[in-house]
Amino acid sequence: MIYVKNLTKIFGDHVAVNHLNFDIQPGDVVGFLGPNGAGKSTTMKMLTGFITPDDGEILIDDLSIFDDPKKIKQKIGYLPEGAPAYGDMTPLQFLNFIAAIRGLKGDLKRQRISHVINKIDLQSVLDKPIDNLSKGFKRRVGLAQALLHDPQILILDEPTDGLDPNQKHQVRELIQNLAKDKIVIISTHILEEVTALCNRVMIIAAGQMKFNGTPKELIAKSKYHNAITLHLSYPSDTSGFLDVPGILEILPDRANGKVTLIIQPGYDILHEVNKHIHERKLPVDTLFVEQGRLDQVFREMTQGAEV
Ligand SMILES: Nc1ncnc2c1ncn2[C@@H]1O[C@H](COP(=O)(O)OP(=O)(O)OP(=O)(O)O)[C@@H](O)[C@H]1O
Repeated sequence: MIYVKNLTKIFGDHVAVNHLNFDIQPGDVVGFLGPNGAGKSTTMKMLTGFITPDDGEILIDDLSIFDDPKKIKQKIGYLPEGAPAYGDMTPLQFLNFIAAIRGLKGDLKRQRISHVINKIDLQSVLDKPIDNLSKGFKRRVGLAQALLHDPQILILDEPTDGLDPNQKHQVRELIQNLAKDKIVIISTHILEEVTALCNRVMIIAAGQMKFNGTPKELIAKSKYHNAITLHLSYPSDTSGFLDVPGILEILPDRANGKVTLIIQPGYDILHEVNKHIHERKLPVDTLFVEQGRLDQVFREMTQGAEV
């Protein structure tokens, strides 16, 4: 379990991470979201012992990052932003080097190296210098080293950044197929990745926690949650919908011939909407109820917090 209290990091006079509090249980796959500069990478670097907090506490399985950094590092696999260091090494040399640092030896070392090479599909680039690899392959080498010692906790800073769509899919599958008792923390700018992979979401902006809950709870905060979107076969006057109790707003999307009805929370008015469509003979050819829009709820939670 990860327990974080009042975690703070200050660079000069800039508070990059501002009194964050959260805990993460085994089995949690956490999507860590926030705009550029929100403090995600800084938080991840503190969790991995890469940089030291200025204030606060981090406990991992009851070990303190201040008192037991070495034991904590053994529990964690970390994929930092960007490309792996030691670009003059080949992926095979790099994985051997990391395996030795991680204390892997003999058969176990060979097995683990071969396992991650297969899992991450690195066979075709094993003998090329990392510096000469494409961005996607550099990312994959980074991911391979994070998985090498089969850690209980994986901290992945934008794991799918720079990967092509097939590789993105493969990395997501890999994360989904990890042992169910591991902790995985993924920072990402791809909101769909959160609904596809995570059972928890944390959103930070300007170093502060804005949301900590399930993807379902997050999407329920969208003003589009339970909104009804209609497609009209030709333009028509839809202003009469405002007479239906529970409809707060009508948002036309003229380019696509769609109209979205924003519903007051707690109202269930699909029946009333259908009735209104028939009474007014509106040319509606499709109608669906929206779950919510993550991009809109993310914008609302983070806007005004730019650094
Ligand atoms: N070593 C450093 N020295 C000074 N300022 C830093 C340092 N590292 C990060 N910062 C600043 O701290 C803030 C948080 O940066 P951080 O990299 O954690 O954001 P992020 O949420 O990961 O952003 P992105 O999505 O762009 O990767 C930024 O304003 C950044 O410029």
